[in-house]
Amino acid sequence: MTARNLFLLPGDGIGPEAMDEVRKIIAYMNEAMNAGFVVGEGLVGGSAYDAHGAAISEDDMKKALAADAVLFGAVGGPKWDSVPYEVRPEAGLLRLRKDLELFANLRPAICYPALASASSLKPELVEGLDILIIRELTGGVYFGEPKEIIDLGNGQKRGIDTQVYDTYEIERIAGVAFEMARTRQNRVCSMEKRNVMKSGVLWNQVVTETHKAKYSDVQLEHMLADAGGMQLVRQPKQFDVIVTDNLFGDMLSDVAAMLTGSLGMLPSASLGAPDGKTGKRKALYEPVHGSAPDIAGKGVANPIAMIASFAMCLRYSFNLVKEADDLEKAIANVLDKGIRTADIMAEGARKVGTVEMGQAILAEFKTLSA
Ligand SMILES: NC(=O)C1=CN([C@@H]2O[C@H](COP(=O)(O)OP(=O)(O)OC[C@H]3O[C@@H](n4cnc5c(N)ncnc54)[C@H](O)[C@@H]3O)[C@@H](O)[C@H]2O)C=CC1
Ligand SMILES: CC(C)CC(=O)C(=O)O
Ligand SMILES: [Mg+2]
Repeated sequence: MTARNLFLLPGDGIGPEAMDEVRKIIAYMNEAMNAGFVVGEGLVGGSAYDAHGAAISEDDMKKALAADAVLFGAVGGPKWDSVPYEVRPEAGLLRLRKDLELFANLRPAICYPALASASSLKPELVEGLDILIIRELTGGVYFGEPKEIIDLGNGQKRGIDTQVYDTYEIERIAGVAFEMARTRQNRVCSMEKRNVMKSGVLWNQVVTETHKAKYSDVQLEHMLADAGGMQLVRQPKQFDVIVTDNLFGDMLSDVAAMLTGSLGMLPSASLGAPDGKTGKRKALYEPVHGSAPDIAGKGVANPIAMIASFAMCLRYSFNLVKEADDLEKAIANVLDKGIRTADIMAEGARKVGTVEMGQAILAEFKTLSA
């Protein structure tokens, strides 16, 4: 069997704690299922800055580019608040996304039945929630130039970020959204702010044209992104697939995370375009949450977003669909049994730490896959 090359970048804060629980699942799959994962590991974020003075080394970038899939924990934290902007921890993640051309970020927000009461919304609003946010990841204001602070010479400074989108960037992310919708409820809601942004006008036009040209079987709706945020907390189940830009997608997916009970629940997959010859796509899998400095090192972080990101990796990078389904089912079963980390704790449930939650999911996964 050909090797499956995984490159692990645990990062900072709770990243390494959550990644340790995935490592155990990988080890089990290699031993018991002969999965053939070959695991490399590198540094990213603040830990890479401390070691090399850069948010990711050239050597680790090469390894990430060569891997079948990258598993990423989280980066950042107050320790690195005053490092130069170019080498801040988050720059490592942005470089990975850009250099691997991971333009499509899939952020599913699923409310597990057992967690309906852990959401900040009423249980009936989130029970059965299953939405997929598709965030454009390599364009927009996170990457547009100019991006600088200039001195105006009169005691004032000007901070500039530039929102830029070209037709091809909108076309390809819209294509991903329509394709994904066809495997679900066949509905896409595109969000932008065409009422105030030129890039929003173009986004709206290109999504509409792409729909007309190739995907007219899919139901398409347009919504202004601010109203979209409001609708996400008013009536989240109205959505199936949401497609939006880099900044709005970042914000709306954090909002969607809370519908599911906690930011510690939301996984994501960042995918590139399929290679013309092999059909393989570059991919990075990471939780939606950050390094959570407030709880790092305490052993209380919820590892589910990281483990569910690995489930997405099994599905999208290795086509191990049964294994991905089993791992997701294992998470659901553990939650059904009332096992909870602090962020999703409920009355009558059993409170556990990161390691126990990881162990419980692995035990369930072993039973399901036996
Ligand atoms: N992909 C990444 O690596 C990201 C990194 N960041 C960085 O992380 C650092 C902290 O940012 P914050 O705004 O505090 O966002 P955060 O996502 O790290 O934390 C927000 C809140 O959610 C909680 N939380 C997050 N993940 C959790 C988990 N798995 N289990 C239990 N609770 C969890 C935290 O304890 C905190 O109260 C910053 O340096 C930021 O730039 C932020 C978002 C994404
Ligand atoms: C570069 C990241 C820290 C931005 C972010 O919050 C995210 O991608 O979710
Ligand atoms: Mg974010």
